[in-house]
Amino acid sequence: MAEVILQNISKIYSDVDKHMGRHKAVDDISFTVYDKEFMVLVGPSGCGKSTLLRMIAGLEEISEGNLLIDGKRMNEMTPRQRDIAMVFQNYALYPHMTVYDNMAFGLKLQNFSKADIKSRVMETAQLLEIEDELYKKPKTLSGGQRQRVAIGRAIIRRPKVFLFDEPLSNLDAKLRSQMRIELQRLHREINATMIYVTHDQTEAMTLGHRIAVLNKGKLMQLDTPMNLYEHPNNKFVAGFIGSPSMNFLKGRIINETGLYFENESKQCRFSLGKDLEASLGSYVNTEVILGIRPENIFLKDDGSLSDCSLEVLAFENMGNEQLIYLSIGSQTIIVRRPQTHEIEIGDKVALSFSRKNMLFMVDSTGQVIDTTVLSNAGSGKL
Ligand SMILES: Nc1ncnc2c1ncn2[C@@H]1O[C@H](COP(=O)(O)OP(=O)(O)OP(=O)(O)O)[C@@H](O)[C@H]1O
Repeated sequence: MAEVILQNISKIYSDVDKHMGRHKAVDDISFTVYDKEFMVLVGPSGCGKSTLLRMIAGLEEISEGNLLIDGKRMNEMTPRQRDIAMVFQNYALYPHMTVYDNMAFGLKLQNFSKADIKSRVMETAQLLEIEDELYKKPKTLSGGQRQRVAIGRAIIRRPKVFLFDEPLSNLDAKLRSQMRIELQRLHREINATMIYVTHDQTEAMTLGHRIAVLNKGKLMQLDTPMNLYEHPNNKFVAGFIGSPSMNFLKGRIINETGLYFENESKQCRFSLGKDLEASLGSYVNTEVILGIRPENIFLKDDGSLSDCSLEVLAFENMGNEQLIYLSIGSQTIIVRRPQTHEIEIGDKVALSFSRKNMLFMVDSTGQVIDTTVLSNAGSGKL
């Protein structure tokens, strides 16, 4: 059992900049990491994710709030008393020791017998597929192998909780995706509670059972990867999760024998249909932002009347799919669709939008307007 509970945790740096005064690097964050869960903390540089992880580890003092592990308050406990292991971005291996000794080091300090140490090192090396590297020094290993040793050194102690601080960011793209798969396997095999920090949303989406999205020290949303993608609560999460990012079109809801969305430059105007009318009715003439994912915009090839006609600025052919960049007012929107060869820069293309996956946000706050009530009622689920 290892459940980690954060209750109103804050970190206040008071002496950073005399002009700024007190600076809240982590601001009133509460959530529970369940036993055996893989929780990812994600957010842009400076959002406070490493500070939060270091407070859980006991490497940074908690300014406000409580940290509980298995129901016990940990705020004043040392890292060792917390029974936590942490894996860092820069591996933090001892350069003068072999891989074997790096992994054995913590166990020696805990007075494990030689035989026990050997069997644990062998078992861990096998799990991480580094049996052939045991008698080498870290500097002769590749980045991926070094990170495996660092992970090995953490898991060999069999702690209650594992913390990872951007462990893959020094690796090249191919190795990173390979290590992601291995971390998933490792988690299944050792079945421990893991908390993993990254700024990379793809890494977050592929690894996390649940993901906590942070921005400017605050928790923006905590949810499963698919819920974050399909039902973001606010503009920050909508824009942060997904690659390429969600398109945002500024505009207004207008009422002319039914509700329409019209973008700022009046190049796109389309009916919102019955499903969206009830929930958006009270936002007529309010500035809103339409959020729509690149895969939910379609090029109309059948010559039928279009919601919107725009000029192609650029395109990228990826082999299996194509990203098309279109200019709308001073903005660019991206369409993602299966690869074709018919597009030219400067072409005018007619678009249609899938109403089902649209998000509407209040421009002034970035809050997503709940449009699910009516569509649920419509499909008889309510
Ligand atoms: N020791 C410190 N003293 C003062 N301010 C700090 C200290 N450590 C971090 N900060 C500030 O706290 C904020 C959060 O930093 P933190 O390192 O947790 O962000 P992060 O999300 O992990 O960023 P990155 O991905 O760049 O590592 C930043 O504004 C940073 O400048």
